[in-house]
Amino acid sequence: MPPDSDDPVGDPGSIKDLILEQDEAASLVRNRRLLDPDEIVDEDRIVGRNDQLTQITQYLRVAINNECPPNLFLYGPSGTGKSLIINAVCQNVVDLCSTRDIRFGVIELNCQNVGTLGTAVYELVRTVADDADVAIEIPEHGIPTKKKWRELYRLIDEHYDSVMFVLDELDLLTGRRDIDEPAYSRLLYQLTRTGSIDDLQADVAVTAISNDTKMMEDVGSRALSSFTPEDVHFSDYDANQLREILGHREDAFHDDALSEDVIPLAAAFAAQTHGDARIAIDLMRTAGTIAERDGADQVREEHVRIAQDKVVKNRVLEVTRGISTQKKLCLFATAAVARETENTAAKSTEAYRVYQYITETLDADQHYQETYVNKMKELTTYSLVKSGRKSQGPHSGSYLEFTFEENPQTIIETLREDSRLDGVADDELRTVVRAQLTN
Ligand SMILES: Nc1ncnc2c1ncn2[C@@H]1O[C@H](COP(=O)(O)OP(=O)(O)OP(=O)(O)O)[C@@H](O)[C@H]1O
Repeated sequence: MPPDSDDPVGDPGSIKDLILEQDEAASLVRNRRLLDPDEIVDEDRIVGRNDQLTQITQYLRVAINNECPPNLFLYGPSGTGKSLIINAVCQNVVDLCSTRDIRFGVIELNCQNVGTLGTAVYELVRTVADDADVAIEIPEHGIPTKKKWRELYRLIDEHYDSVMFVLDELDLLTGRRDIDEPAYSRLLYQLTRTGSIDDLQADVAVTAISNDTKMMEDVGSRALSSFTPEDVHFSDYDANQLREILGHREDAFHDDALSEDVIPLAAAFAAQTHGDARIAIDLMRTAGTIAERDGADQVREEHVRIAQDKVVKNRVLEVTRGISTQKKLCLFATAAVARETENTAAKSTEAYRVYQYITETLDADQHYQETYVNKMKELTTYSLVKSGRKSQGPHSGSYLEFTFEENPQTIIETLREDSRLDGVADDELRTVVRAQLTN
């Protein structure tokens, strides 16, 4: 931009110059797609999951000899490579099968926002029809689910010898509340009993994927007897594995654009909290954006630290935006106690007393301790805080404790963006908490 121009818009070249100048300055990142945590990367960038890769290829390999693979249950926390690994293996099996004239299909469904069983079956119909590039012969709405199943079987039989259904986030397909058995259990039952259905000739296998290790406990006995999967466990990544994953995306940046401490630090931050590859990649991406915005010639440790703070704040904001005021107050009180302890843990009795102080100060509704505990337990689903019972010693029973997985100070700062909490002064809050802890 011309430095002496008062009105950049008045000069036709100036905004273009500004854009080009900024583009030149922002030249640390070479391939932004590699820093998108949802990008499906090539298999030479998949590292640190050899055991799971070997196990899954062993199970699926039989498909290339036109045999039906077993059902699988892939479970473990978010961002540990479940979807990535199964997709990579399935893609290779499909490719090998097609060179042998075996019609092996992989039908994927993410169950997150699907809702009911009827919708899930229709989505499967839609995916099969897309994959086979044919038209669907039934309407989406206004017909019984039975007819959707029939259409699914028709399409499968016409286009495949065998099919693997990959049902991601399956535990989220809970279905209608008035039906006791969850929709995912009914879906599993129906898909895995297809071997005994007369009007379906193709072989069918199912891979269920879930973050919830207890999901199988809620699968009904009918589905359990027909599903019986091979389990594959995905644990959190440690810092070394995350370092390896990030190292295989280093070329997202130009040569020499990353200082050498960036990857180890981003890996260490992500390993400390969740062991989630998505978080580690996002951290590296955000650090790059911050460095570019600062006009730095390299991404450095300080950019990762700022990024870490920002990533955590965004996550907390995302969670806290959608929760009720009462839940915010419970979380605020508990975080205020945890920030004064060495292990970022708060005893529920102490945190409840601080909750009482906060609600009194703000003249807000005050619930009983049991309700406070229930609200905190509900909040444990967001991976900000965990609950657990601790023993007081051999003769003193146990107590409930909430441990924070993110820095409690960051949670407090983020919650304070809600102006309703302005009435609680921070120094007074700290004094009240310390008095509780001394008691
Ligand atoms: N072993 C790995 N090597 C390279 N990248 C990985 C690896 N594991 C995960 N990632 C990256 O992290 C992203 C998230 O992984 P993925 O979707 O497989 O996690 P997930 O376990 O299925 O999590 P969720 O339960 O949240 O769906 C992937 O898109 C990929 O970019």
